[in-house]
Amino acid sequence: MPTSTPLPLIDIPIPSFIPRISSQHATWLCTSAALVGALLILEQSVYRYKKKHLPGSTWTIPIIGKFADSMKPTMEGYMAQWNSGALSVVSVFNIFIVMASSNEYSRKILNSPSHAEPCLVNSAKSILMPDNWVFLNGKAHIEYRRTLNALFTRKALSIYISIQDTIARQHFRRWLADAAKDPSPKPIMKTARNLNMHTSVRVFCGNHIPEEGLIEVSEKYWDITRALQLVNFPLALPGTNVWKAIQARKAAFKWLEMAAAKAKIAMANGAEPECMLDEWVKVLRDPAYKGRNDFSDREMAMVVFSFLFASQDAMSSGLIYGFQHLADHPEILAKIREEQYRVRGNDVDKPMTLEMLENMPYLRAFVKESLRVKPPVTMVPYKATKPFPISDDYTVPANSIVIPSFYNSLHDPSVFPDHDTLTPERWLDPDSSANTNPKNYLVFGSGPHRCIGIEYATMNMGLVLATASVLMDWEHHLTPESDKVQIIATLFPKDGCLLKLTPRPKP
Ligand code: HEM
Repeated sequence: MPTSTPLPLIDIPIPSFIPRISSQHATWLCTSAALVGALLILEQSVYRYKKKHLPGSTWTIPIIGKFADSMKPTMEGYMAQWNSGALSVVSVFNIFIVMASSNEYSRKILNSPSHAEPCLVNSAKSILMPDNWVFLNGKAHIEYRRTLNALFTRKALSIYISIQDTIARQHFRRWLADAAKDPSPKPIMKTARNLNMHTSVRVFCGNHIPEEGLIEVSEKYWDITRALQLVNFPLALPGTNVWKAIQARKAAFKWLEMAAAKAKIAMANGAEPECMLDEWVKVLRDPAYKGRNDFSDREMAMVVFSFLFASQDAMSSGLIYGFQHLADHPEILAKIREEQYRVRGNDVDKPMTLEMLENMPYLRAFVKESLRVKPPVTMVPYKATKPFPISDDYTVPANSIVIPSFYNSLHDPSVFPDHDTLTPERWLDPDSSANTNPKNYLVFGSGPHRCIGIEYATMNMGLVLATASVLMDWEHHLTPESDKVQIIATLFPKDGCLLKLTPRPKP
C-alpha cells in the first residue's frame, strides 16, 4: 500500500537539528504535494483550454497570474497587450481575462448586453453601494437611465453652465494669486482636480451643501480614486484602500442626502432650479411627468455619487491633458483665443452661455481631439454572462472578464492619419475620415452604457479651457516625464503637468 511503503525520503540521513518526520507526516506531505501539483496542472490546463489559439502567455504564473503587472499598469504594457492581437488573454488570480483591442471587437462587447455587462472593479460595489443604479442591466437599466436623461437636457445644461463659469473664474483668480506669490512652475494635478470637484458638487447640489461639506467631499475623494485601481486588496479591512474609500463615501453621502432633502424643500417652496438636484425634483413634480417619482433622499444621493464617481477622474484627466496640449501647441492655442475674442466681442468678462459655445467650433474640435489623443478612459471591464461567441473562431467562456479597449480605435491610422498628432482641424471637415467613421470615437464608450455625461463633460472642458485661454497665459515646464503616462484609474502626465501661470492682459 502506498501509505505503508517506506519512502526514499525517509532513508536519507537527516541532520539532527531537523525534527524527524514520521511516516504519517511524510504521507501527509506527499499527499499534499500531489494535491497541490494536481491543482497547479489543472490551473494550467484550464487556462490553456480557455485561451485556445489566442495570443497571451503559454503558461500562467501559478495562482497569481499577471498580478504583479496589474499592480503597476503602464501604457507600454497595455499597448504591447493590445498590439499582440485583436483578442488576447491574461489571467490574474485565476480570473480569465480576454482583452479586445480592435474597433470591431470592442464595439461588439459594448453592444452585446445579452452576453456581456459592465463589471466595475471589485471594490466598486462596496464603495457605490450594491443597490446603486449603475449596477442595473437590461430593461431595468434602460428604464432607470431614461429618468436620468432629464438631468442633461438643454434646459438643465443652461443652468449648469453659469455655475461652471463662476467657479472656473474663482479658481483661476486663486491660481493666479498663488502664482504671483510663487511664480515657479507647479503641477496642476491637484488644482485641476479641485476645480473639477468644486464644479461638480456645485452643479449637482448647488448651495444645498455648505462650504465645509464641499471641502470634506473634495479632500476625501482621493481615497476613492485610489480604491479604483484595477487590482486592490479585496477585503475592506481597516487601513486598506477600499476601507478608506468606504469612509469617504459615508462622509460624502451625509452631505448629498442632506442636499437632496433641501432641494425638495426649495422646489416645494416654489424656488427656481439652481442645480441638478433642483432640476430633478422640479421634473418629478411636474404634473405632465409620467415616470417614477418616489426617489428617496438616499437614492438621489446615490445617483449624484455615481456621477461624481464616474466623472471626477475622467474629467480631471481630460482637463489636465487639455492644458498640456494647448501649452505644447501654441498655434492651436492662438486659434482658440482668436475664436474666443471674436465670439465674446473682446469682452473676456462675459460669462459663457450655451449659445456662445455653439459658436465656437474650433474649441469643440480641440476638446474632441485632445480626448482622442489621450483618452482618459482607455478600457472598461465587462463580464461575459454566458458563452460569448465574439468571433468565428473564438467564444469567450462564461464568467470571464472581457475588456474592450478604446486606444487602438482612437489611434487607428486609417481613420486618423498622423494619429499621434493633435489636429483639431480633422473634426472641422465633415468629409474627413474622422467624421465619416464616428464608430471609432470610443472616448465615451458605446451601446446601452455609453457615458450619460458626454454633453456636460465636453461643455465643462470647453468652458474651462476657453476661459483660461483669455484670462491666463501658461508655460509648460517640460520634464523627461511630461510625455510619459501614469495610470491612476485614468491617464495623467507622469509629472503632473507643471505650469507657470501669469495673468493675460485684456485685448
Ligand atoms: C471626459 C470625461 C468623461 C469620460 C472620458 C467618460 C467616459 C465614460 C466611459 C468610457 C463610460 C463607459 C461607457 C460604456 O461602458 O460603454 C462612461 C460611463 C458613464 N459615465 Fe462617463 N465619462 C466622462 C464624464 C462623465 C460625467 C461628467 C458624468 C456625469 C455627470 C459621467 C457619468 C457616467 C455614467 C453614470 C456612466 C455609466 C452609464 C451607464 O452605465 O448607463 N461621465 N463614461
